[in-house]
Amino acid sequence: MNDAELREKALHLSSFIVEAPAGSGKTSLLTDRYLKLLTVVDTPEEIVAITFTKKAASEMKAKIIERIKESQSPFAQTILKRSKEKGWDIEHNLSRLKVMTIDKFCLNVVSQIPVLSKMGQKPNITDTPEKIYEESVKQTLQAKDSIEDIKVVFTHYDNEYEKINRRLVAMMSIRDQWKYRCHTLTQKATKQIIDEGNAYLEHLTQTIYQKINAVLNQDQLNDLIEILHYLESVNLRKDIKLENKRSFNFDTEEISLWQTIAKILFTDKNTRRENITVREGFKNDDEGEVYKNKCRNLPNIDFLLAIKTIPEPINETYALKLKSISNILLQCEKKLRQLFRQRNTVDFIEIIEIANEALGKNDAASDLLLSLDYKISHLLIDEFQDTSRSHFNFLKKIVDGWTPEAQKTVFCVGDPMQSIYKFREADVSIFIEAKKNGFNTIPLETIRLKDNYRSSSLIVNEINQIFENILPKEDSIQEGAVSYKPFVSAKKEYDFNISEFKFHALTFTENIDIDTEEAKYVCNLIDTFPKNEKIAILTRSRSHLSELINYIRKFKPNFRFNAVEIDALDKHQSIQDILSLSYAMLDLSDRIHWLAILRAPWCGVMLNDLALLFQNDHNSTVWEIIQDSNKMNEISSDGRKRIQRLIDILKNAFDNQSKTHIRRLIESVWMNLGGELCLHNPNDIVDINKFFDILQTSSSPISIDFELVEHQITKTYLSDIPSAEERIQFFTIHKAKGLEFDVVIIPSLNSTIRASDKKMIMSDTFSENNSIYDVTAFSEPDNKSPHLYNLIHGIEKNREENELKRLLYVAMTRARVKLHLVGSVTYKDEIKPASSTFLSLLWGIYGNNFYEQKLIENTEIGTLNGKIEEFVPKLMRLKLI
Ligand SMILES: Nc1ncnc2c1ncn2[C@@H]1O[C@H](COP(=O)(O)OP(=O)(O)OP(=O)(O)O)[C@@H](O)[C@H]1O
Repeated sequence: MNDAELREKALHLSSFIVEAPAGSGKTSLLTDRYLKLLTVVDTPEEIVAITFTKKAASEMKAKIIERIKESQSPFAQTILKRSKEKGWDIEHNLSRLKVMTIDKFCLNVVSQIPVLSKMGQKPNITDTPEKIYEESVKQTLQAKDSIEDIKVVFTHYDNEYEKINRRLVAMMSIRDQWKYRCHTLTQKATKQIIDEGNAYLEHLTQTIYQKINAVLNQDQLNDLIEILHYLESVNLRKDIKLENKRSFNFDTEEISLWQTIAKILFTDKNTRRENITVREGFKNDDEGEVYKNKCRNLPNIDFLLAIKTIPEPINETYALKLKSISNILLQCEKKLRQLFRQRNTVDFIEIIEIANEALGKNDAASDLLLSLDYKISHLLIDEFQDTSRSHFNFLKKIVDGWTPEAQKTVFCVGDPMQSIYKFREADVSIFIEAKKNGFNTIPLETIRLKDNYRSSSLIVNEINQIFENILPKEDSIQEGAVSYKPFVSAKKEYDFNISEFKFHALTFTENIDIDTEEAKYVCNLIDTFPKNEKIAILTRSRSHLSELINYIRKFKPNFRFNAVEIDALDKHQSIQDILSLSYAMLDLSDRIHWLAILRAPWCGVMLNDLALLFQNDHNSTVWEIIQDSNKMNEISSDGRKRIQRLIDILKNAFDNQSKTHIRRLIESVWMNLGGELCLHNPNDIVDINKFFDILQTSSSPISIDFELVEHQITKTYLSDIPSAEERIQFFTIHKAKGLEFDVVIIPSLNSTIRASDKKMIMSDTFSENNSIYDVTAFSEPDNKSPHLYNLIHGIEKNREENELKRLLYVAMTRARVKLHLVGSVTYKDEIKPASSTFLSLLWGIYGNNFYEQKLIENTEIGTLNGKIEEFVPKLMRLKLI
């Protein structure tokens, strides 16, 4: 079947999983399916569509309504007729369209089953729960309940309180990863932990041994044995004890011998050793040369490096420590739940947790679901590749008891090649698993699409060529690897003259500010595109974009741009001003913040007046001074009017202080002062409201926890709603998911991201004899010998590397007509990319380009008139009426 026929088939009333590449119209397919279902259900609420973001949900709802109102659209007439017959009034009742994020859906379920969920009323969801995490850890460490386990943890981590505290707090944000594992661990017999841990090591070792046997023939194995006998005989290294060994046994006892072989053949940097010397145990004579040559002649056996990471077998001490650490983590988690309940606030992990528990309590979860306000018959899930295990479990419970015969359907849509949310627990193997095993009791028929309607054929071809090289050849659940499936351009209208694909290789001499130079280069590149083309600049992290944005702000003031969720709220001057207002209203003696509010645009007192009022009086409060008529007579009449207006508004607020919640009080003062009129951009009100919400959740009716507010505003990002008018848009790749642009530029290819802090524990799963085992390891204070933790960490890093490839795929597939990649390196003895960067992935294809280019020494800084330090922002103040 071709794609058009498959899309038609996907509208049939049965369950499907659609696997389709970027730009293949998954969103429109989902909308079509939703519309089709509306023609058969009794109530619109029977259909629940899960989207990945709130934005996607609102766009899909708008699309559905638009399509219903289009009289020509295929299902419109039937739906409108049905809506009339059944009294849905669908056109005016958007809330009946159950299109929402998974978090919202969980919250809906939880709030409808309050008794089971133990949450009395609809809880507040917080995006910034860090302070509550900190509190839970602090209370756990101060409590006496688990003193013995606390001692074990402190002894293990050399009593470094700060470090332990920080790691425990960090673990709270990923507790869905470990909670059940830790619970099981504390219940398990010590012997079982030891046995499973060692079975895991055995399993990994055997995998390496199998590879050795597949690559080395008997002669080469014999050569290795001979080399070892030679090294034992000359006795320059002490770690070889062969005892007449004539062949390899490939067992656990042999691990240390293979580790020695790896040390001989590879350097500490894990490259194959070219210069074999006495240090490796070889004499500098003819005989030694023979054995050195035998080493050099061995084929590529890089996989042997993995043996270096196999640690000593797990013992009882290890297992007991693991239990203690698990117990402390569970205690923190328990405390956290108590705090959430006390504050009627939850984070997103808690919501799904409560929902899963509530549904799990009832053997027949479907009975419970029947008691919900609405009965669900059709579940549609977008971006299914980024579903987490806990979300999947929850959704499986929702469809519990469904049978295909009951005309209830599940429809999953996604692209495993775009799975990029591992850090939020997305697990791409769920997609692979669902294709094979279905969705709980519902079998899913796979539909695979391949047409791309977004990008020009030039771009599609380039992407195919690159990713066939970069992405793995085979899927591997264990390695978090997704193989590449090429797509086909269905877009014919862009010919090769309009469309562009270019890799820009920039090689700089040393001592050049490479970030500034690259920013300059990108600005010049932007200037080459026609003014009607919309440009998106995409990078891995916010910090990579900030460099470029700062450069544009300083040197290219004529560029109009949007930067989506790049800066935090604390960077917004209007928010800083409201913060000052809040401090000032709660503390009349807080001189700094009082002066700040007098200078804020909604008050706007000039510096001369401030100097006259305050420079000679350091004892009275600002509030006292501005009410002193003698002092006030000294300043300009403009200043007097402005301050009098402020006094009137504040006095009125202070009179009402006891009757109004503090958030409302400050908000109304800000509004009365004309705060909204002073915003540069009317869209800023969205962020101002975010700030007031933070103020509300961080305050009691009469006081504010300013430490919490200041923390939250550094963690909450400015929305900077993408405005269609701005030609240039900046996004992190994660935020650009699902979007498309005429021109895409991906700069900073060689920029690294900050390595995340070590997790306190990490786990891996492995299967043997049809059983699945979990193995958990705790981080070690030292990094010397091979540890189980390092081993799991290495496997995890490999999965992250696979995800990095997919992230690049997401970025490149956003382009419609033009795609430009920009990478910069410094020439220092040699040219090479930083590890774990986009450039390192592309090096095999484009590495040579960096040598072919002329070295860039320095370029003139463009359009700046004067130095950055001399830049003074314009004073903005409300006009007095
Ligand atoms: N059946 C179709 N025929 C022609 N164009 C289509 C069709 N479906 C979608 N499109 C267009 O193709 C482009 C990509 O569609 P859409 O964003 O839905 O793809 P997607 O599969 O969700 O992509 P991604 O996974 O990359 O976000 C859009 O411009 C859309 O208007």
